[in-house]
Amino acid sequence: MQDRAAPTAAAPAHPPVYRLAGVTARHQGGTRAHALHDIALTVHAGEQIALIGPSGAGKTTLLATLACSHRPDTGTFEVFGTDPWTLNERERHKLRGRLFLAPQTPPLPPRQRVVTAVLAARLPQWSLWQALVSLVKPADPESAWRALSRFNLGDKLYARVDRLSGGERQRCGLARLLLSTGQALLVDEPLSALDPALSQLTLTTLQQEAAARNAALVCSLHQVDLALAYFPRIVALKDGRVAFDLPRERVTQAMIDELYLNEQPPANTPAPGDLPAKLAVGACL
Ligand SMILES: Nc1ncnc2c1ncn2[C@@H]1O[C@H](COP(=O)(O)OP(=O)(O)OP(=O)(O)O)[C@@H](O)[C@H]1O
Repeated sequence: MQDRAAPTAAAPAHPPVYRLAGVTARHQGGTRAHALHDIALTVHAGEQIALIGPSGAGKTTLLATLACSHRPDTGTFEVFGTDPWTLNERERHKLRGRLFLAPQTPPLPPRQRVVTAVLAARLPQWSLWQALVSLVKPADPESAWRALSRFNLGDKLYARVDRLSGGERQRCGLARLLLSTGQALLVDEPLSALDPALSQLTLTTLQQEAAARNAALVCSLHQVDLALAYFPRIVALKDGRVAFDLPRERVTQAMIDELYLNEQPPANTPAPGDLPAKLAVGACL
């Protein structure tokens, strides 16, 4: 049975940023029937939520669903009080302008300068002409520099994206978030390529930005200790279901142990030389 966060005392005047009830979702060609099962989740403006759970639990699928880039199969799904999948493409595009998804590996064009890649976050606000001109002469390099500096990356403003390290590229993707107008900030494993000091800087910057614009922040993390240290609300997924949704004070070590149970490598992990015969070259032809 799912354990839910206690409802807040006063009913909010505005519709929640997200309201999900009984949401299921699957991937075409996926090995599981559903990547998400019976998800119930309500997220209000200004809430900051860490999404935790073992690999394959459904965190990325849930974030893609919240970003309206993955369509649920069934259930109730509302963003700012509207079901995005009842809107036409143009209206849905407009709604997506109020959301920002920072994927784990940001899709940055490798030959582009960092300044151009970061300013691309402004594309939804620009005319086609402004966008084309900015490709040649960046429209607002100061804003890009300020955003990069908040992730300790100001000196890379004119570097080429393909000359960045993995962690620098990841922070470059997050700098885009600062230039977006998102009211829901969806961030997928932002720390996977960062050292401990940069991890803390990154979480602090994301949280300050979300608080400054009273945006909802939903951030998936594999670092459970940081999730508990930084986020007031913890949503745990396992096998595509909400295992618990609680204020961090109510999350116990036993719950965390249960969440990650069976995630140890199996005792009979094959040795590197023990390839089964059917893996021999040519077996798939
Ligand atoms: N594009 C895809 N096609 C088919 N199946 C997919 C696809 N993406 C994810 N899945 C499956 O959906 C399930 C949930 O995957 P998802 O990436 O959402 O998990 P996750 O919790 O983000 O994992 P991780 O922590 O490893 O990033 C998994 O069983 C995965 O194999």
